[in-house]
Amino acid sequence: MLEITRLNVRFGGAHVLRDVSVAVTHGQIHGLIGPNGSGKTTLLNAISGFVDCTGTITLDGRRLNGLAAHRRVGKGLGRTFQNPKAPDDMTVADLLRLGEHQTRTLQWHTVAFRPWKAAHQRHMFAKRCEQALTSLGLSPDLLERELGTIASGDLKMIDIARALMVRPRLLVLDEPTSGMNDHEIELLRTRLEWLRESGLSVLIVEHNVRVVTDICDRITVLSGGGILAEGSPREVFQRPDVIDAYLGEDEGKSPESPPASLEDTR
Ligand SMILES: Nc1ncnc2c1ncn2[C@@H]1O[C@H](COP(=O)(O)OP(=O)(O)OP(=O)(O)O)[C@@H](O)[C@H]1O
Repeated sequence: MLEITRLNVRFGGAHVLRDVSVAVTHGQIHGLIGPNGSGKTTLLNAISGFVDCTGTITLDGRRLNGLAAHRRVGKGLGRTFQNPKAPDDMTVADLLRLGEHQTRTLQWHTVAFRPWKAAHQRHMFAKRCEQALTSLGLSPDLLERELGTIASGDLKMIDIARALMVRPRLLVLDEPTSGMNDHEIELLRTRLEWLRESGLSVLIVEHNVRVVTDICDRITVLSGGGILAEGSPREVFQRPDVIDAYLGEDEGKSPESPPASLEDTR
């Protein structure tokens, strides 16, 4: 479904991604892991259209290269951010409307001259908001709450709901579990599995190795801007060079509990 071929990204003299090729299969959860600074977020930014790159990126056979970020959303790409930021006084409904705005907009002339149609569209929007929230185990009661009053774990889930509002074919998640407690991580895990069952494909950057090994069908490991390994979680975490790449990280920035999780995969 997503095919990335020989992708390169340079920031001035820094060659941050080198000949990276990744294929995400339809209906699978594909993990993207690697030490800090290995280029994971840069790869997501290249896919989403936020940084320039060379190489090719196709989604369902359609080339994304050269398209602006919002046009890629229209092609079926939903994306969340590592640290989502929005004004504290914005409501959850406003945020979800922002997501949907990329693919559907209520036109002024509809409001002015066809108010019954505008009312129907508002009703459908409210239903889609409820669906997006409940599909992630969140209450529709959150819709009128201001973002500043919501806990960080729920905010990450609401950002995923925003991405779901465009009805993506591929959902791209950047470290969704950071800021979540164990209960929220477990909820996210089951909800992502449920979304996969319903046909959604997911590309997930994640530091929590237990989450990655539990939910991912395939994993790509980045190191120093290049691909170090690719395969099933079991295959990848049995490789000594992958274990070295993780255990060689700076203290305090290493992925959560890698040694225990690595043992689980053997
Ligand atoms: N806009 C930029 N200009 C210059 N260098 C950048 C830019 N963005 C990222 N980099 C560099 O590119 C490299 C990869 O960064 P990136 O954020 O993609 O890594 P990452 O694997 O996502 O790291 P982390 O796990 O810490 O989020 C790093 O060395 C970073 O300093």
